[in-house]
Amino acid sequence: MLWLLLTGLGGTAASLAVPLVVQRVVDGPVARGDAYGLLLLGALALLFGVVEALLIFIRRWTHAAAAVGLEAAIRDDLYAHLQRLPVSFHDRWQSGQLLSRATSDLGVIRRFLSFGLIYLVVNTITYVTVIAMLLRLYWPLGLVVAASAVPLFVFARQFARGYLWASRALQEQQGDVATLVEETAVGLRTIRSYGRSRFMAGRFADEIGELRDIAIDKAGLLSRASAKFDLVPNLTLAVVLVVGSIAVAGGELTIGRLVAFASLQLLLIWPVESLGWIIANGQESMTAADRVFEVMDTRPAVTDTPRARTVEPGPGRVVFDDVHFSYPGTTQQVLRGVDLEVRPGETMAIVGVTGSGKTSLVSLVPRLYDATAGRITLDGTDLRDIRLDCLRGLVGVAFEEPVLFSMSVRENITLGAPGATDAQIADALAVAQAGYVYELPWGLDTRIGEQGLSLSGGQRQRLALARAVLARPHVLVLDDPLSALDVHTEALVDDALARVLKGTTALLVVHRPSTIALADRVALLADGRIAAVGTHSELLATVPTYRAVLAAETTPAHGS
Ligand SMILES: Nc1ncnc2c1ncn2[C@@H]1O[C@H](COP(=O)(O)OP(=O)(O)OP(=O)(O)O)[C@@H](O)[C@H]1O
Repeated sequence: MLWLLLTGLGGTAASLAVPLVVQRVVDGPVARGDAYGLLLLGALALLFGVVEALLIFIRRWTHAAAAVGLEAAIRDDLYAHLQRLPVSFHDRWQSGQLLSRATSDLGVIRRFLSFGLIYLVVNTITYVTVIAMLLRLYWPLGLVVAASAVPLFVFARQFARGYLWASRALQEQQGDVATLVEETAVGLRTIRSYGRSRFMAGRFADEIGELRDIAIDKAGLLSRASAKFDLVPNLTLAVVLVVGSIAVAGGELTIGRLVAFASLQLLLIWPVESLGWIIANGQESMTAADRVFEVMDTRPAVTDTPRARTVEPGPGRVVFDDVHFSYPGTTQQVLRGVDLEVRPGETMAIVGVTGSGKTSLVSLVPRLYDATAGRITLDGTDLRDIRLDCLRGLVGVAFEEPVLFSMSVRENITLGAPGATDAQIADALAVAQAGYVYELPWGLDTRIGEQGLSLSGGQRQRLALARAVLARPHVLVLDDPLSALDVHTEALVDDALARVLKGTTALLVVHRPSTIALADRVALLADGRIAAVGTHSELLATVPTYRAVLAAETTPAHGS
C-alpha cells in the first residue's frame, strides 16, 4: 500500500514538472531561437515522462499483490469468524447474504483500497498542489480555478448521499439473489417434483429485474454526476483561455506562462472527472464494509469462559439440572426446568410429541446453544467450564438431517477422528450398515457430491452415523438418526448400534418403538419438562401420555 502511494505521488510530481519545463521552453529557447537550449529542456521533459511511465509501471505491478492480499486476508478473517459464531447466528442469517458478503462485498472493498483510496489521496494532493502552482503563476486566474472547487464540493455532497443509498440497496439485493440461487440448488428435487420450475424461474426473474433496476438507477446517478463534474473544469478552462489571452495582449502575462497555466490546468481535468467514480467507489465500499462488519462485530455467544479447562474423560454421567431454554431472539420457552440424569454408560431415549423440544434438549449437550437458566454437567463439571474443543471431542453427534461435505467418503467419515485407521473406519461403517461405500467407484476415496446429493437419504444418514460412532465419543447424541432407513436396514443398524451403545453414555431422540428398544431408559418430554422417566415397559404400563405419544408417532411412520 505504501508503494502504491509513493509511486502514485512520484508519478504525479513528474507529470506536474512537465508544464513548468514547457513554460521555460516557450519563454526561453523558442523566444530566442536557441536550438541547443531547446534540446536540453526537451531531454529534461523526456526524462520526466520516462520517470512517470516507470512509476506507473511499478504501481500497476505492486497493486495486484497488495489489493488481492488484503482481500484474501479479510476473507480469511471473515471465514474464521463465521466458524466461531454460534448456531443461533446461522439460524437467523440467510446463507446467500453471508455468501455475498464474503465474495462481492470484499471485491468492492478491494477495488476501493487498490484504486479509489490511492487516487483519492493522490488526486487531492495533485489538486491542491496545482492550485498553489496556478496561484503562483498568475494569481487572478488562479483564484478563478480555485473558486471552481465550490460547485464541485456541492455536487460531490449531493451525489455521495444518493449513491450511498443505492449501493446498499444493490448489495442487499445481490445477497437476496444469492440466497435464491442457493435455495434453488439445494431444493431442486422438491421444486421439480412439484412442477414449480417455471414459478421459481419467474421469482428469480423478478429478483434479477429488481437488481437490474437498482443497478441502472445507480449508473444514472453516476453518469449525471460525472457530467456535472466534467463541465466545471472545462468551463473554467474556457474562462482561463479568454482572460489569459487578454492578459497576454495587455503584457501582464508571457505566452510561456499562459501555456504552462493551461497545461497545468489540464492536469486537473482527470482528478476532477474521476471524482464521481472515486466517490461512487468509496460509498460502495463503505456500505460493503458496513455489511462485512455486521458479521465481524457479532460476538460469538457460545465461547470459552475464563474458567474453562480441559477435562479427562470420566465415567460419563450427564445431568440436566433445572434447565431452561429459549432460542436467542425469541420469547417462547422451549424447555422450562428439565431435570434428568443420564447414568454412565446408559442409553437414554428422549420421547415427546413433535415440537416438544427434543432436538433443542440434545443440542445443549455439545453446546450448540447454551441453556438460558440452570445447568448441565458432565461428570459433575458444568459444560460451560469445559473448553469447547475438549467438550466437542468428548461428545459425538448425528442429526436427523445428515450433512455431508464435498469431500471423499473417507474425509467425511473421519471428520471427528482425523487419524482413524482403515480398520476403525470399517468397524464404524459396519455399525452403521454403510458397507455400500466400498462398492462406490473409488471406494472410500469416492468424492461425494455437494451435500452428498448423489447418495440416498438413508445412505447419507448411515454415513453420518458412522462418522459419529467412529470418533468413539464419550457421550453420543443421536437425533433420530435412523428416520430415513427402511425397517429391515434399521433392524440391522439397531443390532450393531446396540453393541456400540453398551459402553457409551447416549442420548437418543427416537420416534419408533423399534429404536426405543435400544435404550435402557426413556424420558418423556412434555410441556418443556421431563414428565416421566423409566424403562419402556414401565412407562407403557403406567403413563397414558407415553402410550399416546408413541401411538401418534408410530402411525405415520408405519404408514397405516
Ligand atoms: N432455530 C430455532 N429458532 C427458534 N425456534 C426454534 C428453532 N428450532 C426449533 N425452534 C422451536 O422450538 C420448539 C422445539 O423444537 P424442536 O425441534 O426441539 O422439537 P422436536 O421435539 O425435536 O420436534 P420434532 O420431533 O418435530 O423433531 C418448536 O416450537 C420450534 O418451533
